[in-house]
Order: sequence, then C-alpha cells, then structure tokens
Amino acid sequence: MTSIALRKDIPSAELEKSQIAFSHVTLDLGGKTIIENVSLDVKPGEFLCIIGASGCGKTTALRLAAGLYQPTSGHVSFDGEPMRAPRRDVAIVFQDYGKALLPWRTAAGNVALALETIGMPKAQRPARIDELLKKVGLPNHAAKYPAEMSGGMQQRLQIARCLAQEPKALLMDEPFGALDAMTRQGLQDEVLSLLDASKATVIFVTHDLEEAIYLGDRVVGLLPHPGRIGIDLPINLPRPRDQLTTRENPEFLRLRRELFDFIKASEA
Ligand SMILES: Nc1ncnc2c1ncn2[C@@H]1O[C@H](COP(=O)(O)OP(=O)(O)OP(=O)(O)O)[C@@H](O)[C@H]1O
Repeated sequence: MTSIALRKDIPSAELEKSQIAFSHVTLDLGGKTIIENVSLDVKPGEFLCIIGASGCGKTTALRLAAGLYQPTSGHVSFDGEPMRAPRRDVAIVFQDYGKALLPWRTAAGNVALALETIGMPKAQRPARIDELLKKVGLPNHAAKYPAEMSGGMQQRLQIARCLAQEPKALLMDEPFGALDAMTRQGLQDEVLSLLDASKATVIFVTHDLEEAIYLGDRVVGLLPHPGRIGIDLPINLPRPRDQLTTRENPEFLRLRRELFDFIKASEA
C-alpha cells in the first residue's frame, strides 16, 4: 500500500497520472537563475511538502505551480495541460492572511466572494457559507470582520474561502508561519481532516521540518542558489496522524534527523 492510499481512498488509475508536473523547469528572474532543472510529479490527492533553507526558492516553486510565473525553460502542467495562467480550481493559501482577506467584508462576505467567483447562484450561497464556516470551526463568527478575529481564526477563514472554490489543488505557502505553536498544531489537524474529505492535492511550503513530516505523504527539500531538488522522501507514517504518537514514532524521528542533516549540509 502506498502512503498516498493511506491518506485517502483514491482510485489507483488516478494515482498513476500526475496532477501537477514540473518537467525540467528552470526560472530566471532579474538576471539570476532562481530555479534550475526541477522535475517533479505530484499525484492527485498527494500531500507534498517543500522544505529548504531561507531563499532557496520554495515560494518561487509554488508560484510556478500556481501559474503566476512561467518557466524560462521546461514546463509546468496541470492535469496534463500546460499551466499558462492561474486557474480557478487551484487555490492559494498565503501566510499573510491579513493581506489575503478583504477587511471591509465580514467572514461570511469573504467566503461569499469565492462563491460569486465560481458562479454559485445567490440563493444557494448562505447555506454553503454556513457549511464552510462550520467546517473550519467558525460557525458563530459569520458577521465578524477580519480585524475582530485572532490570527488563527483569520487563517481558518482564508482556508474556508479557498475551499469554497472547490479546488482540485491547494497551494499553501507557510500558512501557519505566523501562528503560535498550539494554534498551529490545531490547524495542522484541521487541515488534514478537511483535505481528507475534499481529496484535494496539496503542495505545502514550510520552514518547519516537523510540520512537513507530520502533514506530508512526501517531503521534497530544495538546495539553494539556484533552487534544485536535493532530497525527495516518502513519508510512510500511518494515518490518521496524531500530534503525540506520530511525533514519537521512531520513523518520525529518523526522518526529522535526515531532513535536519540535509538542511545543515545545504547551508554549509
Ligand atoms: N522577482 C524576483 N526577482 C529577482 N529575484 C527574486 C525574485 N523573487 C525571488 N527572488 C530571489 O529568489 C530566491 C528565492 O526566493 P523565494 O522567495 O522563492 O525563496 P524561499 O525559499 O521561499 O525563501 P523564504 O524561506 O525566506 O521565504 C531569493 O534569493 C530571492 O531573493
């Protein structure tokens, strides 16, 4: 059984296809090569984490996956089609929820915007908004504005808004980087259970090696200057994951050591 099949029940024919594929991707920006010859296949429903030293190109790789950058050479595809521009079925969750949310709209209004974008008729929106806010643990906060919510709540709201798009893939850039440790662990578990239900493919960028192992089916580490794949580890830890037992598992500790050594060597 593969680690992906452990996460959710996806037909094996689906797993053979790539959902997001990088083929020999190189990207130059400002006269510098930022990403060099990256080839990467992400399968439908896979939870891939990207780690690496600061400035190694993690966010840039995510922007390529989102269609926000076009490669200088090589290509990025989604469901077998060239990724020439951002797509509605690929949602992005940013670390900076403050900038991602509209401050003049309530929680319900922020989610409604995503429903408008996918063309949901107005009459159907309130029930869907309630459902989404409930899913992310904000059932009683529909009328609040982002400024009236904690960081963790705002990030939940951003996730609800992304789920409203019913994305096939979710690209997450350090989504919990600005949150305290307890809020962060709670949201890790919420994201795992939300994604188990939605079966979306995930690319999740993080500085936190333990977070990457805890969440992922696979962890890819980038080497810096230019950004290249230096390590690609399957995470064969049982699911559902548990904040105590998973983190105490000897395999978790072995993986943490391997990634720690990788980062240390890549910074040397
Ligand atoms: N538009 C741009 N023009 C020129 N250089 C850029 C541009 N965007 C990013 N870079 C450079 O590309 C490199 C990779 O940046 P990127 O933000 O992808 O790294 P990162 O791994 O996400 O970093 P961090 O972990 O600190 O967020 C950095 O050296 C950065 O200065």
